[in-house]
Amino acid sequence: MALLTPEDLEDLLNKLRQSNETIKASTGKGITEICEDVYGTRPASQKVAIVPITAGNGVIGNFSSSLLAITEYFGLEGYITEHPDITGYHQAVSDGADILLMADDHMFIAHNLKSRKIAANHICTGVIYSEIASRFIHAGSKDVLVIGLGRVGYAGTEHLVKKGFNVYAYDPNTEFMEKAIEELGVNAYDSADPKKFSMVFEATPNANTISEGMIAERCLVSTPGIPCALPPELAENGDIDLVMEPLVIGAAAMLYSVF
Ligand SMILES: NC(=O)C1=CN([C@@H]2O[C@H](COP(=O)(O)OP(=O)(O)OC[C@H]3O[C@@H](n4cnc5c(N)ncnc54)[C@H](O)[C@@H]3O)[C@@H](O)[C@H]2O)C=CC1
Ligand SMILES: NCCC[C@@H](N)C(=O)NCCCC[C@H](N)C(=O)O
Repeated sequence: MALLTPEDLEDLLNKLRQSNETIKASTGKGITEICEDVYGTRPASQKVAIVPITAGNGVIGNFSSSLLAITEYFGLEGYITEHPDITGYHQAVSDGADILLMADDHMFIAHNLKSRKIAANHICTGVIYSEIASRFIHAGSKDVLVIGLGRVGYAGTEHLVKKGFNVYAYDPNTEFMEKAIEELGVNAYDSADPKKFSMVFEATPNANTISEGMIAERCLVSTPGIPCALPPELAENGDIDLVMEPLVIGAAAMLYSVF
């Protein structure tokens, strides 16, 4: 799995504010309202402890401080434990923290110690970014193009299918394609088909995975994927709304899912 870099997390809250303006213009609601709609919850001054984890590739310089900024942005009381790993976990529980945020190289979780709810970042990211794509106010149909059926993409596809959208999906991994067709009933995206999409959810670790032939003139591309799925020549096109940022929207969905 592609890991975040400190560079990915630079200027985080400005990237979020830009994305949120696009989300409001494209869907009619901001990220907090959409999280409330999806999870039926609201913040209630929960105390959030962020526990740095040294396993694997170790601590990412500004990952914990980014999570602290996110918790505070959404009106919560957050802090980073003095020590990482088990010592930090022990401190957080002893301090009476309501929610723990911690990540190793494979899983990033939010765990509400009071309600016992737990959330995984890849699931919540898939759900919230596909939800955003599906709310495009200028969409002319319920057709959604999904690019990438990995951990994030499959979770988002499952969410879209449950909500009754017509999903057309593409992933070069034939096993993932067969699984999505058999288990979720998605349509295989056919590049030879002239159909163009006004709602696109992309979740791949590759750049420029979206080509002009896939998208309608006026469309919303909602992608947590790093790097950017849109080629620069398309991204400059004023009629394409792009929602893309490296951490905040997915982390917000995790918090709302465990309130
Ligand atoms: N912004 C955020 O908050 C988050 C971002 N991410 C990012 O989302 C991306 C996806 O993450 P995961 O689902 O965990 O990765 P993954 O490795 O589980 O899945 C990626 C999928 O994309 C497919 N793929 C690669 N190139 C493709 C192409 N050209 N067209 C269609 N499919 C293609 C692969 O076959 C694979 O199935 C990564 O870049 C990851 O860093 C992940 C979690 C949160
Ligand atoms: N965008 C959210 C998905 C993040 C994920 N792709 C990742 O980089 N995970 C590694 C996080 C490692 C954190 C580190 N253990 C720390 O605690 O600083």
